[in-house]
Amino acid sequence: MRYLVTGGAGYIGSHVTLALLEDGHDVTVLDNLSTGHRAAIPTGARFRHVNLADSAALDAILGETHWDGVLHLAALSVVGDSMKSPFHYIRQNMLTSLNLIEGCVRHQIMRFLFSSTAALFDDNNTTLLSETSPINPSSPYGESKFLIERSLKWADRLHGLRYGCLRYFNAAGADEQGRLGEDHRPETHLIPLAIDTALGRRPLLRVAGNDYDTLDGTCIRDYIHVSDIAKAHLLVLARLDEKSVTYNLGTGKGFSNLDVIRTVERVTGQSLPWTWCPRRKGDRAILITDPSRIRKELGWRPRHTEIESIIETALRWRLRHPDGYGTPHKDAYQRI
Ligand SMILES: NC(=O)c1ccc[n+]([C@@H]2O[C@H](COP(=O)([O-])OP(=O)(O)OC[C@H]3O[C@@H](n4cnc5c(N)ncnc54)[C@H](O)[C@@H]3O)[C@@H](O)[C@H]2O)c1
Ligand SMILES: O=c1ccn([C@@H]2O[C@H](COP(=O)(O)OP(=O)(O)O[C@H]3O[C@H](CO)[C@H](O)[C@H](O)[C@H]3O)[C@@H](O)[C@H]2O)c(=O)[nH]1
Repeated sequence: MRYLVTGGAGYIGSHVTLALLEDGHDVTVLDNLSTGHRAAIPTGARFRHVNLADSAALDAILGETHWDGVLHLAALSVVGDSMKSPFHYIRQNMLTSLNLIEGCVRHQIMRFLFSSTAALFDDNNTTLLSETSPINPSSPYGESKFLIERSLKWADRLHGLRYGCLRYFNAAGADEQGRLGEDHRPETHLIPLAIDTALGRRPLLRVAGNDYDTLDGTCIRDYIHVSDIAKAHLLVLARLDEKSVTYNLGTGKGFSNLDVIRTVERVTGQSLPWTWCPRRKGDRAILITDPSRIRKELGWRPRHTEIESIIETALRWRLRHPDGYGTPHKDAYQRI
């Protein structure tokens, strides 16, 4: 099959691109390299440097040949940033996604896989989150993803576009063979920051909030290995001919921020200097999925079910690529 992957130069998109190539597909990456890296695009994929906000340029690509489907990962995706620039986030994520959805309908590209998020669920949930749990985003980022999910529903109902919404929980880890990894600049995610701190590349990790209603007072997240996320894309693509689907993607296990710190210390064999800082706006206290729908319907099972093995893959990549995909970036410091 011939697929377009938006955001294929990014962290998750590059792993998805690799999984598609390994499954024998023809892949073209669309990316503006705003947060992604040219070097992250796996060998064998084609690359088009394009901003999805440029509807004319995007339309020309969508119309230039037959595409079997689109996997849409490009987005602004930092929860905390979206609390600072809410309208920019909503506008940008909606505009780019609507350009793409409309273009797909216009050019009859009827398979559409969308990277959604756990960040759209309601905060008052005490149970594991299922696909039918109440939605009430706590950040403009989560809101933008929910609005895109709704737009896809209309594209299906009115135009027959088949979509898959994959609500990733917290993506983590790196390709097991060390070909790809996580390199956000600046990095905002807990696991890579904790690893770099343990390796002595950062002076201190700041843990945001100690007064959440959790056992140790810190936020709890469900970390899912990035290659397990990528594999799920292949299964969902095969399902889209039957109907549109929405799945949560996580392991079903939650780890607090302090659990993550302790695990990074164990895996690296180094103690990790850390301190408290205030809560980060827009953070949910607990995000853990009930992964049973995708298990039952598609037989998807994560290979990495333990946080140790997820962190080990991230550490291996970091040790092999201390500067990620290039030279150190001047803004490569902790932001919160
Ligand atoms: N990382 C996570 O834990 C997580 C969790 C849930 C959902 N998601 C979603 O998964 C997707 C990928 O996340 P990621 O962590 O790999 O982010 P990332 O920043 O590493 O990748 C995003 C990619 O999209 C590209 N991009 C951004 N805006 C673009 C535009 N206007 N035109 C063309 N390309 C553009 C960037 O250059 C980058 O390569 C996002 O949609 C994000 O919301 C991520
Ligand atoms: O230096 C840091 C960085 C993070 N954290 C904390 O670590 C937890 C996880 O934060 P991340 O930034 O690693 O991940 P998020 O849960 O904020 O967000 C990620 O997962 C979400 C889904 O759960 C979204 O989709 C989003 O795009 C993706 O970045 C949060 O409590 C955060 O406050 C710290 O304490 N200190």
